[in-house]
Amino acid sequence: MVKVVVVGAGVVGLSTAVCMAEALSLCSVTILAEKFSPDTTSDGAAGILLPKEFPDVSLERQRCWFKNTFDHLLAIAESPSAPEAGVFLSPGYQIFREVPSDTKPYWSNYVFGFRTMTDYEMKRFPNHKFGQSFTTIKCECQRYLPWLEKRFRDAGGQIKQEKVTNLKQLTHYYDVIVNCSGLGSRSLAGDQDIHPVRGQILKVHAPWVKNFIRDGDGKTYIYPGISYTTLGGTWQMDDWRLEVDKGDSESIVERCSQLVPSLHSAQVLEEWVGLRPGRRNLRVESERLQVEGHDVLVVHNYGHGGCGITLSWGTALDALGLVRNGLHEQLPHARL
Ligand SMILES: Cc1cc2nc3c(=O)[nH]c(=O)nc-3n(C[C@H](O)[C@H](O)[C@H](O)COP(=O)(O)OP(=O)(O)OC[C@H]3O[C@@H](n4cnc5c(N)ncnc54)[C@H](O)[C@@H]3O)c2cc1C
Ligand SMILES: O=C([O-])CC(=O)C(=O)O
Repeated sequence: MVKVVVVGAGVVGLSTAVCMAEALSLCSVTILAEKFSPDTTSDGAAGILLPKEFPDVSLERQRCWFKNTFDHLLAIAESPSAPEAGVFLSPGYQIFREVPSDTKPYWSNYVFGFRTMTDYEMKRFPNHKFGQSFTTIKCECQRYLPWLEKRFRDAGGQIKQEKVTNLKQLTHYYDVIVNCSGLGSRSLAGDQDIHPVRGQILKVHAPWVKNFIRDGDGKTYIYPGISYTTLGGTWQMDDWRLEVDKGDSESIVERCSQLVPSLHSAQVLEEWVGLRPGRRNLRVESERLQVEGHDVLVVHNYGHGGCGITLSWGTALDALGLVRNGLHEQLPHARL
């Protein structure tokens, strides 16, 4: 048995661990993480599937990450597991104050019914000049992560709660290390390119809101969900504060109520802050770690910024491919 360890139990770590436990019959897979659901960054994310672009990653690769994630989650949304997994289709609008340079982004072919909004529809948003209407997927991680965890255990996976201080330590117990530690990669992988992007949201009771509305500036959004509506948000680079900022909450209510005035009277259920694992380019890459005269395969999968749910399954499949390739080099005759 080849022993694989996945560090991290956010949406990226759990997706990656499930892919590996289900696909690699010759391997035993263990998840090691300091925090699990409901205490990860992934748990509080709005969970909408809507890509932001990474400037130096080929569009082809990003397209593949998104399409694989969309297809995977669509199959769940259309299955009897949908309510338990918290995955469903979500129709709505993305609106812009100025016409964006790219009016037909690469992902527009994969979401459903993508079209430019009509002048009549835009009358609802007098401060905005341009809009896109489409149906995407919303994946609520407080339901989805426990569901993935169960799927992982059903595939024979092991789970351990532990803070890892050094990836090299793990080579005493495991043959392959998969690093999905998000912002934790700053110290675990010594990667100074990864930095926090603080995000604050409110969860409110507003069951009358049926469509999502997102301002293309990326800072204001309204996402209806199963038991609450998420109002956002903030995008604060290099801000490590995990406390709720009352000024941010007021600004969020104000901005969202400008788009949907009835939100002024919505009851606030929770205020939440998370730190996105920001990186100029998401990293899905393998390397060999030199330890006491031999080298150990390490596959990194982190730096998803504001797209951790959006690209979770696609990047997990990529990481699986890297583990497979690395193991083939080590064990050319094994059927993995
Ligand atoms: C307000 C807000 C709204 C968002 N909305 C969306 C959205 O609508 N759509 C979307 O796609 N994305 C959204 N995101 C982004 C999304 O939350 C992240 O991209 C995603 O959560 C990253 O997942 P992750 O698994 O890499 O990290 P995390 O969820 O942070 O998980 C990291 C894991 O690594 C573990 N770990 C770290 N260091 C160590 C260590 N040393 N030892 C052991 N374990 C360690 C942690 O304990 C944890 O289990 C949002 C984020 C915020 C803040
Ligand atoms: O931008 C959005 O619509 C939601 C999101 O991903 C985030 O806040 O990171």
